[in-house]
Amino acid sequence: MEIKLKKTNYVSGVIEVPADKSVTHRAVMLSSLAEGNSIVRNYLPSDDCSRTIEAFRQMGAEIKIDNGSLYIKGAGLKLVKPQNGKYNIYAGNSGTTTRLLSGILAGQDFETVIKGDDSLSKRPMQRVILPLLQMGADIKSNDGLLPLIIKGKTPLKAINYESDKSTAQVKSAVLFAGLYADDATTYKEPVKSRDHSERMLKAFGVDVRVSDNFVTVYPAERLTAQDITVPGDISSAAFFIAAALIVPDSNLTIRNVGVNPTRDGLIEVLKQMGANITLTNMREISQEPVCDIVIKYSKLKAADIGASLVPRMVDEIPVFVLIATQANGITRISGAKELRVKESDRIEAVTSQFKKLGAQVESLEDGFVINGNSGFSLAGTVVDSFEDHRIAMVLAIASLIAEGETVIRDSHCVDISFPGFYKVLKNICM
Ligand SMILES: O=C(O)C1=C[C@@H](OP(=O)(O)O)[C@@H](O)[C@H](O)C1
Ligand SMILES: C=C(OP(=O)(O)O)C(=O)O
Repeated sequence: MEIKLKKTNYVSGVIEVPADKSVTHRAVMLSSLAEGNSIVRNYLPSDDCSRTIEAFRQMGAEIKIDNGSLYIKGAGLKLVKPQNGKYNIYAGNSGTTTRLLSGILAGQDFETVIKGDDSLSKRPMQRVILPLLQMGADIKSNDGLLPLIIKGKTPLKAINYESDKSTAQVKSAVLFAGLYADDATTYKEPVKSRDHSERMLKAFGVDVRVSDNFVTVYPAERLTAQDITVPGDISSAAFFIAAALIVPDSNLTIRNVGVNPTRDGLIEVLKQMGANITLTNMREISQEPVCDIVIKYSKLKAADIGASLVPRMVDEIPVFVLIATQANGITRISGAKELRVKESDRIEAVTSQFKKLGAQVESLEDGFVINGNSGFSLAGTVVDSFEDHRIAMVLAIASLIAEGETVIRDSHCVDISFPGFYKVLKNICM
């Protein structure tokens, strides 16, 4: 499927974005492992989250969907054993499903095979295999790629793991495996990655201790069912924050956005660049800080982004590059090599497609150099999403400042994280 989009005069309105993908995955997983009935309100009904829901249904959790909420009767920490020797789980396009689930499967008394789509089948899994092998699980892979064959063990061996990358997926896998370990498991990472797992494990009654970029989790006997409300996803809001900032005369409010301090790097750097962004109505919902965000068109100046900020805005970097094309001066982004192993090689995808639109963007091995110019308009043409949801969405936002028509190929993939994206976009374009 392709979509054709045109330049807009300005962006305006009051909107909400769908629920946080990271929080939804974790809420489904921990509710499925809990004893009793949990509710996950305002969950994200996207393709990736559906893969997690289906996986846990297969393994014995009862999950009902009613009026935007999930009603989950947990199967307990030990999931239901398969009737035919092993489970076959399809993780689709979802890295989070695959890697977090691996940690849980490491502690089960059965075998599971995880497969995924073409994109997921190219993404590195060694990062999660390595610590789980150390903990005693039996894991086979296709040379570090899917399919993964995971034979769990109980108890697992507690480890002290020091990761060379900041990745919440690996951290969460180790923490979840730690629930099944014989002692306290500690995980250390270079820069603190998103901490939704730590917050939610505590809510489910697990002893988790956090100090800077160290986390220790203690083995659990049971998890206690919870009533969770999922905030809006800042990674989805980022596309509309960008739209309001770069289209002249825009004024947009996005309600109910999660602004966890491990996820708010984009807002921090945009403020440094001179963005007129106000966070109002700050509150806490289910252990996560949430607010409304008001964004007005702003003349921006260039910025430098390095490895210490990247984990706090990793999924927002493609849309940040677009914003940087509209900021006066040269913006440099480094320490973002992880973007090469997402749903597409996002460094390559962003550079090649933005160049087609006339932007001055060069790729680095681990980032970008962007020569920005305030008010610089792009030129619409045919561009590719490479079936990567974040690339499709950033190209759609770019079309708002591109002369003529922008045609985005494989535009449907937005459903992976943001069902209804094009409808929200249409509603705010004046
Ligand atoms: O834990 C999570 O929910 C996620 C962690 C990040 O990946 P990494 O852990 O690979 O950095 C992020 O890119 C992904 O969209 C979701
Ligand atoms: C990288 C992403 O997700 P995942 O790793 O779960 O596929 C993303 O949503 O941008």
